Amino acid sequence: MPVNKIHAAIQFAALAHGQQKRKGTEIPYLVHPFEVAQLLTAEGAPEELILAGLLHDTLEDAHIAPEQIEEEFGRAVALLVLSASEDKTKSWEERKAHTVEYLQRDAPYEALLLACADKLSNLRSIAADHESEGEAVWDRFRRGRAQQRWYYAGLLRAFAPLQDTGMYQEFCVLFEEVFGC
Ligand SMILES: Nc1nc2c(ncn2[C@@H]2O[C@H](COP(=O)(O)OP(=O)(O)O)[C@@H](OP(=O)(O)OP(=O)(O)O)[C@H]2O)c(=O)[nH]1
Repeated sequence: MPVNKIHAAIQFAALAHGQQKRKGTEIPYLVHPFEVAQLLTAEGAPEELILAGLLHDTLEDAHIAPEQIEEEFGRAVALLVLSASEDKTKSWEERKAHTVEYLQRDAPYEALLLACADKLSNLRSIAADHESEGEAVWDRFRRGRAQQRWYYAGLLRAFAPLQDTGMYQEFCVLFEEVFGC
């Protein structure tokens, strides 16, 4: 795998996310796409998927145009990043329902792997913050525990084709830890 492409994607994501922080924390945003790329690397993912992992939030959260990604990293990477991007003009319920439906019905296997790495990274931080802060963890999000449980349960169902992966197994454990009754 050519290291220079990975370096280019790291640089692109670092510039795009700039000074952004993870919700309600002082953690640099870049930590999240790095973790997603690391999870995908551990699953033996191909280069285009690792590049997409590094770049996956640059359209949605950093106002980069898909054409820019296509020009620098190719069409396959741009399509994967688009698959991981929500339409922020829609309501939270519409966006999350659309994401779950897309993953359940239409997502190609690579897009499913990318989404699983992305949501697992988010669920890891929720689990860690839930452990230290308890129910106050939900205050940083647009919706509380009940709606987040509905969303993550939908994701869990959609990720069923990945049941042999380490990512899916960790997702199940953390779902139970955070949302189990
Ligand atoms: N768990 C967690 N999430 C954070 C953190 N910082 C930013 N996020 C983002 O917050 C989103 C969940 O927050 P909400 O308030 O429920 O929803 P919204 O930002 O999409 O409107 C996640 O989106 P998502 O749709 O679930 O995934 P994504 O594809 O946008 O990454 C994730 O991108 C953090 O420290 N922990």
